Amino acid sequence: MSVIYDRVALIGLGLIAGSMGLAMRRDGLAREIVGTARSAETRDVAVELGLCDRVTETAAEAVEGADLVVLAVPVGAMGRVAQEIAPHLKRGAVVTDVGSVKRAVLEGVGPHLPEGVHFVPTHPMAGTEHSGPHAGFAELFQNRWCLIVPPEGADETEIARLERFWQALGAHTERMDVEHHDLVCAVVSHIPHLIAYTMVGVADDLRRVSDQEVIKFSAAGFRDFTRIAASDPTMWRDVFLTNKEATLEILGRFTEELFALQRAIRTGDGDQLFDYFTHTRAIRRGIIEAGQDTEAPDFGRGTKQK
Ligand SMILES: NC(=O)C1=CN([C@@H]2O[C@H](COP(=O)(O)OP(=O)(O)OC[C@H]3O[C@@H](n4cnc5c(N)ncnc54)[C@H](O)[C@@H]3O)[C@@H](O)[C@H]2O)C=CC1
Ligand SMILES: O=C(O)C(=O)Cc1ccc(O)cc1
Repeated sequence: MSVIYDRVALIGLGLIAGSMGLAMRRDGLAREIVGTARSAETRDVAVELGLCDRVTETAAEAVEGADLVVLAVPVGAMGRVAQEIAPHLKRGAVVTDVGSVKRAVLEGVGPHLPEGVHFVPTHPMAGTEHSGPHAGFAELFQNRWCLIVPPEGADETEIARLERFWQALGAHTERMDVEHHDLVCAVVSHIPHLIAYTMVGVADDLRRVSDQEVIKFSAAGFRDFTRIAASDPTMWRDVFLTNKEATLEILGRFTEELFALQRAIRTGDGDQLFDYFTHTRAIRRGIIEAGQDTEAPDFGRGTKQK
């Protein structure tokens, strides 16, 4: 494949940026990849693992002369990083982010960026419960969706170039408006994470997780919950703080359905339970028949970051 951006700056060198760096290097999508992270240890590991060509101590230095700047830090930190890099951005540069929430990023980052810089937020729907520089792998985005959320009036040529870039990383792209993005992600990602966190918490309250009983006898469902509930606390705290409206809306609907099922169990309404489960099974089968079932490639990698 050929070069899409001459110089790419990766701000934050964790799972997502690390995976992007490895895939870019594998396919020659950039002439130079510059990375930065707050800790010297992360920067050293990034160079050792070949996530980027060189590292800088500050984000301001990393973006000097960059054609594409990728903000890959927790959503709550995006605004501060944007403020730091703004005076150092090259005219005509594209700034993107990979945050899990988009309204908060548009509002937190957009106002800091100078005239002549293009801002096109994106969100790869791919990840694992691991974080930090060791967690990245080049295949992460293969056959996964990447949502493109351009602000009104964004430059069409630059949106298309960024789409081509994500496609070169292996992803399918789809454009979405910001409110729709935050609502869809609340349904398919944010609330499922909250449910997993809660379920593991409940099991732990029963004092069975800690003595390994639940893990030992658990079937795949609970194991999946424990995997998801091992996700990075900083990242997920920021997701819920910044996607408050959509997550509360979906949580409200979720609890209503849950109460209906609770009532069906209490009253012994087998028909209601059977019909509900038949309906949800059809949804799953529909997803598989449409070829939209994309299992994450490998959850066994990487290390947790403090
Ligand atoms: N982990 C996942 O499954 C996915 C994460 N995302 C989004 O991608 C972004 C990055 O996530 P990951 O790569 O998973 O995280 P990570 O924890 O693996 O890496 C984050 C990086 O940001 C740095 N960082 C943390 N706080 C910072 C701050 N206040 N200022 C500057 N740097 C800071 C960390 O040191 C690290 O280098 C997040 O916004 C997240 O919502 C998007 C899709 C999937
Ligand atoms: O690990 C999982 O199951 C995920 O759901 C990964 C994920 C986490 C956060 C995102 O914003 C997108 C994808």
